[in-house]
Amino acid sequence: MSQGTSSNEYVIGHVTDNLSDKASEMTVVEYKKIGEGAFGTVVEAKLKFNDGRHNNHWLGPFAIKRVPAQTEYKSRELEILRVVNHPNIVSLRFFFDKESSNPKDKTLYQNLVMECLPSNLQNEIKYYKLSKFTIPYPHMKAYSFQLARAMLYLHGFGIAHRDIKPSNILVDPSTVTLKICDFGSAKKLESNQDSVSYICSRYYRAPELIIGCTRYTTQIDIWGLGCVIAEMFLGKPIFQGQEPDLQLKEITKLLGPPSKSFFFHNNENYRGNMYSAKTFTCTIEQRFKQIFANCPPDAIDLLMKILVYSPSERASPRRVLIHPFFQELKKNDFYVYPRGSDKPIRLNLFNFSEYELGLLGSLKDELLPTTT
Ligand SMILES: Nc1ncnc2c1ncn2[C@@H]1O[C@H](COP(=O)(O)OP(=O)(O)OP(=O)(O)O)[C@@H](O)[C@H]1O
Repeated sequence: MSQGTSSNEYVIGHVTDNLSDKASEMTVVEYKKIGEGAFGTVVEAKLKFNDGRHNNHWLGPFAIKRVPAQTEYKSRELEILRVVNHPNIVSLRFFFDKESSNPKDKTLYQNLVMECLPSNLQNEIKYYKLSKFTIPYPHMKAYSFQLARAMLYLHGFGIAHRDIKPSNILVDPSTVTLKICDFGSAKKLESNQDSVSYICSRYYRAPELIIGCTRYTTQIDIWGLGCVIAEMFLGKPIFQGQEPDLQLKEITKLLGPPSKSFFFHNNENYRGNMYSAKTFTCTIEQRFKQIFANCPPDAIDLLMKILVYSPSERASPRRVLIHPFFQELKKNDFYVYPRGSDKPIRLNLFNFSEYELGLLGSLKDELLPTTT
């Protein structure tokens, strides 16, 4: 690695280590842009302590997410990433503030230095679609399970991610590992406080958000989970509303019209289109079977339990985790072949912490593989 000065190499006096909370001087080298979002840029980088620690070795690769430090609304991303610690949530290693390298730009930027994963679920779905396949079923199961596990953990703290979508789900196809990223919209929800309904990307918005509910629950993320699982099977987003007002219409094509009580409980002041006419004649179960033709019955059953209008009737993370769709993952001889490899690997999906076991409560015995 070059030691000379270049536009992408710089020294920062105060880089805070997320674990120890101690600040040190470090050199940062940014060498690849990996993402550009509505608010920030994500680059791949290496860091090194300037006090000789780690024998002057570069640490990384990391992903640095840079967002303006003072935006109009307070980003809770740093706050939340500092407290979470879970195998299926991207981990924060360091953070620092820095002015832009452009002398004309006086904005202060917050830099979040995170572990770096090689891909995301959007890329994976696209990759298989290009070869006219879907992600292999065992991988889908492993990814869906890890996503639900991250939700069990987050929702246990009352934190809703509020922007679940394939591009915010990082994956490492060589280990079939999944980690949620982008906590820029995340919030700890309080039952007696309103929250804005204009969050979450259109295709993945829960029906209660679409109709303007402001007392929603963490169950909005579960809707996103259902959309993501459906997308892995279909190779494209399941509900593609061409405009915000048409998103609910897309959902009715699978679920039929929402009930009056759904509107009453989630926003009694809703005055938009209620799409009350049913556009298909068969039952909802038959409709799922038509849309998810060729999908295994247990996957269809899981999707029918998740893609439900009423947030309280939608499956909770622990109910998702114990669903028979994931039964195969518990088998002693369960293994997967990572993409492009002929060597099977075993996955460590059941290393639940005491905290997670507490959240699972009485369902933990149903979930944990029995040792034989
Ligand atoms: N830790 C990481 N490792 C690898 N890639 C990452 C990481 N964090 C983010 N990315 C990539 O960068 C992209 C943008 O990151 P992120 O979603 O956090 O930024 P954003 O500004 O909120 O974007 P958006 O507005 O699209 O949601 C992600 O879709 C992902 O592909």
